[in-house]
Amino acid sequence: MRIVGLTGGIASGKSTVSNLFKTHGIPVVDADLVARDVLKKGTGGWKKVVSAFGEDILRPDGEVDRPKLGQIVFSNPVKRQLLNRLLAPYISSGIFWEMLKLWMKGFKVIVLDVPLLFEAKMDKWTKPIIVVWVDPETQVQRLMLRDRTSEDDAQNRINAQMSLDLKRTRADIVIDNTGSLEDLKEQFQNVLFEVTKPLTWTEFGLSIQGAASVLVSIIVGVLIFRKVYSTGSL
Ligand SMILES: CC(C)(COP(=O)(O)OP(=O)(O)OC[C@H]1O[C@@H](n2cnc3c(N)ncnc32)[C@H](O)[C@@H]1O)[C@@H](O)C(=O)NCCC(=O)NCCS
Ligand SMILES: Nc1ncnc2c1ncn2[C@@H]1O[C@H](COP(=O)(O)OP(=O)(O)OP(=O)(O)O)[C@@H](O)[C@H]1O
Repeated sequence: MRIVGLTGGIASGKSTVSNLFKTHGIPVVDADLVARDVLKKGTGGWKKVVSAFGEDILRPDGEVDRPKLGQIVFSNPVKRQLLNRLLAPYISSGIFWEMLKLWMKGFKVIVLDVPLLFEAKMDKWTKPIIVVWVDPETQVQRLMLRDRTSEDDAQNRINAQMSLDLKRTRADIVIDNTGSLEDLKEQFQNVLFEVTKPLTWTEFGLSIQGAASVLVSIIVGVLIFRKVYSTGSL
């Protein structure tokens, strides 16, 4: 199985690129969705976070008040690291289960959309790594527009992540999403071509089809060995 890493900065356009993958039949594991699940009321992640940050971060219905927790952690690196540390094991295992389900369904190429792919050192699981880059001014503008936040708040969120310029140096493929959606779709055609190239032997070995081939080869090998052995001993 080929596990493609998709990352970038906040509001650089990862979800927009993810949607293009999905419309071309390539499934995407979205780390933001997994992170939402592991913070739902009553889960292990929720309990850890409530005991570390206090009940003040809860809404009246007991769910975490996400904008409130966001305000706390995006303006305080120590608290952000604490939240990351508490949730990281739940997020990693959530991503693992999502990948396993796709593996069992027989998908040969899947995409992991993980904003903190490098920061969380998940990049070692993925190849190729795609970084969706955007110029700094466009990034702030798109973030403010999408989340209806102030410039200060948007800048705090951007500063909470590794810089996009550093991320692009660690990419196998860079998508420059500073232009229009049409520009993005045009670049995406080349990306799709790269990502859907035939699997390498290692990637094939990691797919369910590869595992099935190994199993069948072992069974055939054992049957031949037994046949030869029983014929030889007659
Ligand atoms: C702080 C929280 C509650 C704010 O929730 P909110 O709904 O406002 O934002 P949302 O989850 O949609 O995230 C939006 C974007 O913020 C960025 N972001 C989220 N968490 C972090 C973080 N810990 N550090 C840096 N950037 C982050 C990502 O680019 C993400 O795509 C939430 O982001 C959270 O639980 N973060 C910790 C979990 C995490 O690390 N998520 C990223 C998945 S790898
Ligand atoms: N090429 C583009 N032209 C104009 N707007 C765009 C373009 N690409 C993305 N956008 C818009 O910019 C915003 C951010 O894009 P998107 O949500 O895909 O980013 P993201 O990287 O997934 O963000 P996050 O890290 O918060 O999950 C969205 O409102 C999206 O519609």
